[in-house]
Amino acid sequence: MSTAVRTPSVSGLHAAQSMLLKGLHTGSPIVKGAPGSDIARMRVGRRTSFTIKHPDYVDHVLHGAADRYHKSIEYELLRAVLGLNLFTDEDDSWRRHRMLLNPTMSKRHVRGMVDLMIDPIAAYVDAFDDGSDRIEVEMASSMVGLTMDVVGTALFGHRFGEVGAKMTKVVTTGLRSAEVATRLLIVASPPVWGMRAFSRALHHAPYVPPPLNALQWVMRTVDEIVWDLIDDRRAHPTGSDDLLNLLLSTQDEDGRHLPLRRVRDEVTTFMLAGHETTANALAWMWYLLALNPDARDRMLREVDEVLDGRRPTVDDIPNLPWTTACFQEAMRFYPPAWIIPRTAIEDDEIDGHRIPKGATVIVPIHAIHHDPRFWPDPEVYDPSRFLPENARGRPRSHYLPFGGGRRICIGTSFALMETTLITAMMSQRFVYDLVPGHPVEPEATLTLRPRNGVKMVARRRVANTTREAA
Ligand code: HEM
Repeated sequence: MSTAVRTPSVSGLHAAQSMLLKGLHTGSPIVKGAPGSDIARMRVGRRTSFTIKHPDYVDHVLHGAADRYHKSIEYELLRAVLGLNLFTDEDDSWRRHRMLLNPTMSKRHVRGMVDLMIDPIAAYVDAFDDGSDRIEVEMASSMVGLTMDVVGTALFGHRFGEVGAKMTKVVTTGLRSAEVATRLLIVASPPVWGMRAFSRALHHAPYVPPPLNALQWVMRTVDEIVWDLIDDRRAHPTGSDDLLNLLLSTQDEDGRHLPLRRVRDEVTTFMLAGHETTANALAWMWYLLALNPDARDRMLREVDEVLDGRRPTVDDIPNLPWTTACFQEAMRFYPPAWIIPRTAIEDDEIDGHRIPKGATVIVPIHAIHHDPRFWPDPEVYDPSRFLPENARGRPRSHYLPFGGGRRICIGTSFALMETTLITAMMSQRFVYDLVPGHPVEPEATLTLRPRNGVKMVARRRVANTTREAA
C-alpha cells in the first residue's frame, strides 16, 4: 500500500445534530462530505464514515475492491423485514443464490415476460379511463399499484389488485419508520450484534413502542401477503417457469429444496424491491415530463410513430429509445436508491486515504448524478444524454441508479423494459399535467420519494396535434 494521505474531515457533532433534527437528506453533512474534496471522513459515536464523491473511488469500492466490503449495518433493519435474501445476504451464500436467480432475471428471459407485463398495464389503462377528458390522479400511489401488479403477474403469476392499494400505506409507513430508526442508529451507532438483537425483538416482541410499532405492523402485513401467495401456489401448482416455481422447485446437489423460510424471504424482497423503486422513478418521470413539454412531445411523437395506436410487442422496445431515455434521465435526476452504504470488512485504501476495517463508506448517488464535472448542466432534464449514441463510452460509475459491481440490481432489465412499456402505453391515450399549487418535493428515506405524492391531471389526447398543449 502507498503512504496514507490526510483525509478532510467533517464535524461529527454537526453531522449528529443535523441527523437528529433534520434526518438524512441529500444535503446532510454525512452525504455532502467536505466542500472541494472527493472524500471526507467523519466520526459519529463509535462509527467512522467516509463519503466518496468521485466515480473512480466508487469504482474501487463497488468493483475493484468489492471483496473488502459488505452491505452496511443499516441493512440489518432491512434484514428484520425482508429476512435473509439476495439483498441482505453476503459471501458464498449470496453468490449461490445470485447464480440461481440470475438466469430468470437475465435480459433474454425478461424479454419472454413482456406479454405478461403488458396485460396488467393494459388493464390499468382501461380501468383508469373512465371516459372523461380530464382525470385526476396521484401518480406516486397509482404507480405503486401498477408496478406491484406487473411484478406479481410476471414473476409470481399473481395479480395483486387490492393488495397493491394497501401496499402504498404499508411501504410509506415502513420507509418512514425505517428512516427514523436509521437516524437513531447512525447517532447511537450500536455494534452489529446489538442491531441484530434489536431487529429480532422488533419482529417478535408482543409490545413495541411508537414509532417502531409501525415497522412491526409493516413486517406482519407483508408476511401475511407473502405466505398467502406461497401457500396458494403450493396448494395449486402451475407448470410455469416463473420465479416462484423456480424458488419452490430448486434443489441442491443433495436433492434438498430451499427452506420455505428462504423462499418467503426472496419473494418478499422481489415483491418490495421490484415495485417501490420503479414506482418512484415513474412518478418522478411523469413530474419531469410535465415540466419539460418539449421532451414530452418528442416522447409522444415517438410512441405514436412506432406503435400507431396498437399494443406494443417486445420488438418495439428498441424502437422507443427516446421513451426509454426519458425514464433513464429521470433516474439521473431523482435516483430512487439515492445513497449506497457499505462497511469495510478489512482495512482498505482509496487513492492513498486509509479506510479502517469497520468504517462505513457512503456512495452518494444523487450527488454524483448532479456533479457538473460529470454531467454538464446537471439541473437540466435532458433525455438526449441517454440516447445510445450519447451514452456509449460513459464511465460506468457516473450513472448508478441500479448500483454497480456484483451487487448491481438484478432487476435492471426487468425495470427498463417494464417502464418503457408503461410510459408508452399510458401515453397512447393521455398526457399528464401537474395540478397547479401542489407541492412536489423529495423525501429521502431509504428511497428518494415525492413527499406529498405527485398530483396530476390526465388529459385525453387529441388526434393529429403537433403540440400537446393544454
Ligand atoms: C427503477 C427500478 C429499480 C431501481 C432504481 C433499483 C435499484 C437497486 C439498487 C441501487 C440496488 C443495489 C443496492 C446496493 O448495492 O446496496 C438494487 C439491488 C437489488 N434490486 Fe433493484 N432496483 C430497481 C428495480 C428492481 C426490480 C424490478 C427488481 C426485481 C424484480 C429488483 C430487485 C433487486 C434485488 C433482489 C437486489 C439485490 C441484488 C443483490 O444484492 O444481488 N430491483 N436495486
